[in-house]
Amino acid sequence: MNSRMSRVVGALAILLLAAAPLYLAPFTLTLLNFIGVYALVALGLVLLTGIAGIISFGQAAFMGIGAYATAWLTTRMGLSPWLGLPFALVVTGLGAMVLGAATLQLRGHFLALSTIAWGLAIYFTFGNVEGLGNFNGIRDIPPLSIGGWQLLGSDQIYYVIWIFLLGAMLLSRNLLDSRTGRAMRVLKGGNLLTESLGINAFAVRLATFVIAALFTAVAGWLYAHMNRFISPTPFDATMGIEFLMMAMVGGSGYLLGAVVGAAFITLLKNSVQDYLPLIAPNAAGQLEIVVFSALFILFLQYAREGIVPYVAGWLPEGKPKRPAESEPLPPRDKPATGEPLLSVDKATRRFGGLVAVNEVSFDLRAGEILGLIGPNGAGKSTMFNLLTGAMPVSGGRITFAGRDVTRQPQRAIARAGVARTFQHVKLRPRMTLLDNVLLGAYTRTKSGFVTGALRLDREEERRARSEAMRQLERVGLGDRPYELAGNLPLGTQRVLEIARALAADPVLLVLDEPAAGLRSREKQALGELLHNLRKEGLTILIVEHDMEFVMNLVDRIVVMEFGSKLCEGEPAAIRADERVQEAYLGGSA
Ligand SMILES: Nc1ncnc2c1ncn2[C@@H]1O[C@H](COP(=O)(O)OP(=O)(O)OP(=O)(O)O)[C@@H](O)[C@H]1O
Repeated sequence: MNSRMSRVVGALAILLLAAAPLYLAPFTLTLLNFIGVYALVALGLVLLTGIAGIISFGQAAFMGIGAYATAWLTTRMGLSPWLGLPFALVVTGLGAMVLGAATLQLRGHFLALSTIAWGLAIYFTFGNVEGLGNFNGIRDIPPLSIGGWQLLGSDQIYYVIWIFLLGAMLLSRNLLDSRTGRAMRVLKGGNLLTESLGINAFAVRLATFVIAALFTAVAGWLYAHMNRFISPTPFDATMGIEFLMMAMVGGSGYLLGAVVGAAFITLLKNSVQDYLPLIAPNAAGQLEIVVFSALFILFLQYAREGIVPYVAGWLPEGKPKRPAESEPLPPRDKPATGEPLLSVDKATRRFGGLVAVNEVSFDLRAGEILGLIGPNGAGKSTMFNLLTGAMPVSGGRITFAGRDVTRQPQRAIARAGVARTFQHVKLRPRMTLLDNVLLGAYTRTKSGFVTGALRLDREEERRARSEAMRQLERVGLGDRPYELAGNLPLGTQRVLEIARALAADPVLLVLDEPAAGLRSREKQALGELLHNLRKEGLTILIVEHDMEFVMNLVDRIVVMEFGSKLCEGEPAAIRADERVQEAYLGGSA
């Protein structure tokens, strides 16, 4: 859909929603209220699971914290439900920070398991605290009221629920289209990629976790004042699983998926509860879970991405406008040509008994192109990891631009101006070429979560986009900024990685085996690109297995063998060196 058409459809949907109390029965409105509340939780999960790749079964527990916080404040302390909202947000936000700090270092299924553990722990805590009414819960929660007018009917709180939901969707949409949103989206590509872009992966994971919990807290607050009675049951593990199902069924990578998923599951649950007794009159309660599970398995088999992308696939695609030309981002300070830039002094790396890099030393000056070559297993990649901070040295010292960076984390080295590419290309395949390149400009821009969500970042964003466009053009990909990176052939993906690195305006560009796996024509195109960059005076360190590929490109070559430096010199001298011929050319090359 083009943006005009989607605006018309959006406006129509909002109009239909706004008029819903006029044409829907109270029961249907109550269902819509539940859908709205659940969609808020699912929206948090879209950000957390669909975007950032963190699976959580524990969102129901966060919803419970929000609900209990406001219920306690309004019934025990007698304060206004409107004060219950900030209170619910603070309590849930703090809870999420503590839990996130304790668990987000875990990976994959360990992290998912931990969410089940704390979800259960919170549920049982609700049931065992006397001040929270134990398993009987808290009743007589006051309704929301506006200037003495109590929002008692389902048609009144309806507006509050849907305004909060639409507001949360708008903030999320803005956020995803911002610098921090891109940082959230890159998390799925793994820590190595994320940190190489100068992004603090843990901080972004934690922030996403807290944002998801805050949306959930709002849902809990709405739920408490809508239902006016809460007990631990609606916040148990089953509900945690249902929320995850909502996000996945709707389409966990899409904001609209939260609403569609919440609607689908709520309506389905409702009709299953209505019709199941007719089919199985003697069945004990909760048989709908069995139906649900069966449907979920079918869904996982046939429409894993969810309903929204499935439907969107049938609609015509829109053509976004090319980013407008804008003032460039401020350039980095770079040392003058010929000044010492990188100094590796007796760098060593051991893996148990194996010395992968053994006291290797070399220097690199600004404006120079250095090739680091050697046969398989010589230690090139390990050396590369040491100087980009992807791996700590076991000994020795690395200095970059006059700073000792020996034990600095990868993101600090990236922020200092070292941009890298990967031997096994690391792009975000479902992001556009433009967004992938924008990731490279992360260290040159500043806007954070709040400025992004409130759209206060537009000026910086315009400049960053224009910069990313320039880099795409520089590498010859300027004609298709909105294509998905995953659609490109390997050779072009490598070129795109280089564009991403260039968007960082690097002081040093480090290329890890850029020619690996390329066909000869792709290799030729890459060679031309690198020659052009060389002419522009870029400082490049290139780690490469293919000796012929680097020979015409570099000023100097360092040859490694068995983890040690074998020799160093200009390409012609290296080519003539007998030791190199023996170790490399005559060997495995
Ligand atoms: N994480 C690791 N754990 C244990 N050993 C490792 C690790 N990484 C590398 N090694 C070992 O260190 C040695 C050097 O490997 P490295 O990958 O740095 O060589 P390379 O020159 O890049 O080789 P290639 O051209 O095949 O990529 C090899 O013997 C390798 O098996």
